[in-house]
Amino acid sequence: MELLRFDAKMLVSTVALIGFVGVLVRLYTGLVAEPKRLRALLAKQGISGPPQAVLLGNIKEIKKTHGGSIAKAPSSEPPTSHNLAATIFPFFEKWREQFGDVFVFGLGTTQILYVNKPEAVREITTCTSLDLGKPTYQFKERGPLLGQGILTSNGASWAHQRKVMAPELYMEKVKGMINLITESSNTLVDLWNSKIEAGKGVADIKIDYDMRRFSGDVISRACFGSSYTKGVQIFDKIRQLQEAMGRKVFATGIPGIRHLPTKSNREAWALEKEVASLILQLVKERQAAGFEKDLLQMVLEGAKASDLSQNAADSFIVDNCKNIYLAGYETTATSATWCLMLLASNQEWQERVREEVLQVCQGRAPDADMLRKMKQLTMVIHEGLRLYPPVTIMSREAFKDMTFGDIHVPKGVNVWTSVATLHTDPEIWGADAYEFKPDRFANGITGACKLPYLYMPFGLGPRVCLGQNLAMIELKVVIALIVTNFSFSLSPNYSHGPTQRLVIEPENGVDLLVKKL
Ligand code: HEM
Repeated sequence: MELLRFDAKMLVSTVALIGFVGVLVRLYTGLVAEPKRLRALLAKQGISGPPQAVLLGNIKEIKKTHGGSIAKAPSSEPPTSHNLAATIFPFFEKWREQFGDVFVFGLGTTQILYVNKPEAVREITTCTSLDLGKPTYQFKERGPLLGQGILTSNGASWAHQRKVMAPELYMEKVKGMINLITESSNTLVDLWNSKIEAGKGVADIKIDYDMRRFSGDVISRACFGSSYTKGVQIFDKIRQLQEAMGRKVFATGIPGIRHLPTKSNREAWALEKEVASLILQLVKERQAAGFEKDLLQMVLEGAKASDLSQNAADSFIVDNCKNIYLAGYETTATSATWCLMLLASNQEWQERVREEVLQVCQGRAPDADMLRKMKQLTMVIHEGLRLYPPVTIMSREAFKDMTFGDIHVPKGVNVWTSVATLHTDPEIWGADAYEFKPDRFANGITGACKLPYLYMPFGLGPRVCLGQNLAMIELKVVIALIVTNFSFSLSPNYSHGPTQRLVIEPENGVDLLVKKL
């Protein structure tokens, strides 16, 4: 008993000491080390004077002091102006006005160089050097969720993973997935039909959850083939892990806190273990059953082909399953949700898309050729991804000193580009940049704006989205089936409030009034 009391006391004092040291480290970092490093970074750009923005902590703290992600009061009025950057990153917009297209700021102990200068953005995003890669600081904190899969890894390890997975997501492969995507879309149509029946002809539906279920369903089928039901179960757990990570103590900035056995940390670690064991169990069953041709199989072959220990091979498989899910699930679900919100607020475009789909499909299930002919629908999706790109910041870290035009990026510095800003810059898109006008894409992306390479909902260069073919087909099929089965408008319950979570989501969801056609 004595011993126990002693241990408890020790524990409390150790935690207090760690906290105290953490606060000292933060003060030192904020007041001395960080401003010094930022000044040096500024000097590298040929700019003198004090750092333009010295900020402590993380993006959440910046938002607290500089504003951001403010959901407007509930309104059934369709939003007519879509200035996403000003809504989610007002501080960037403010600094841009103050300092121009290149400025620096500190995020905890990481220096960020914000670059929205078109030529430099092109050079950075298309840079093929392995010395420029995904930022490492983000992944340390999100380790249990992301691991070292394709999204987070760099160098030779990333190149190997990309080579393994890319062929499974080529257009030819994706065309073979249209039937399964149609089946998942039909499940959603059936669900909405039953809601409309229950609502005596009209249903007020918050569509976000249904879109997620659709997207999760497709990605499970595409990745896990016949093991699809197990895939759904695994993805459910990853979602729980993602939510637990949201509750985890990231924001303290106190070194080492993420390793302490706090309640939320323990919850995340337990889920991480559970996800890994579910995936590895599925792999064992798969190996016993024999060869299949799906993304999971490619990952397994990739793990076998590389010179990895058993533990490293297991992590390769587990991390990539998690990465595929994270890359393909919410991105596609929120894109579909935003496109439907835009069509609900623009009845004329809803009608145009409906007419086109009816004319192209003539009552048949869509195939690759029909989807290719749906020009109006493609324009709406491009415009939806322009106004609400799920990934709003493109970020890279320099692993050695690098130069892009007149921009110097010292080793260890991160470069951020605001996609949301580039997608709605009136100088690039014209005075109507904030308006929903799919017609601007009538002649494709090259005809839509002055600098087409700045349209990058799927990224650009060597790390461009591997799943963009799959995502476009998914969006086309699900929207085509929805517009030809239902008419819909924004519900009075809808309140417009884009917010930055893992991707750009509607803060309060999207509520539609849906009727059967
Ligand atoms: C509308 C839906 C989607 C959007 C907007 C989107 C967007 C993006 C973006 C912007 C990147 C690049 C990030 C960067 O350069 O830092 C990316 C990477 C990636 N995406 Fe997607 N994505 C979508 C759907 C999917 C789907 C369905 C999959 C499929 C499984 C997928 C798999 C990947 C993978 C594996 C990468 C990492 C590529 C690499 O680092 O080499 N994505 N995505």
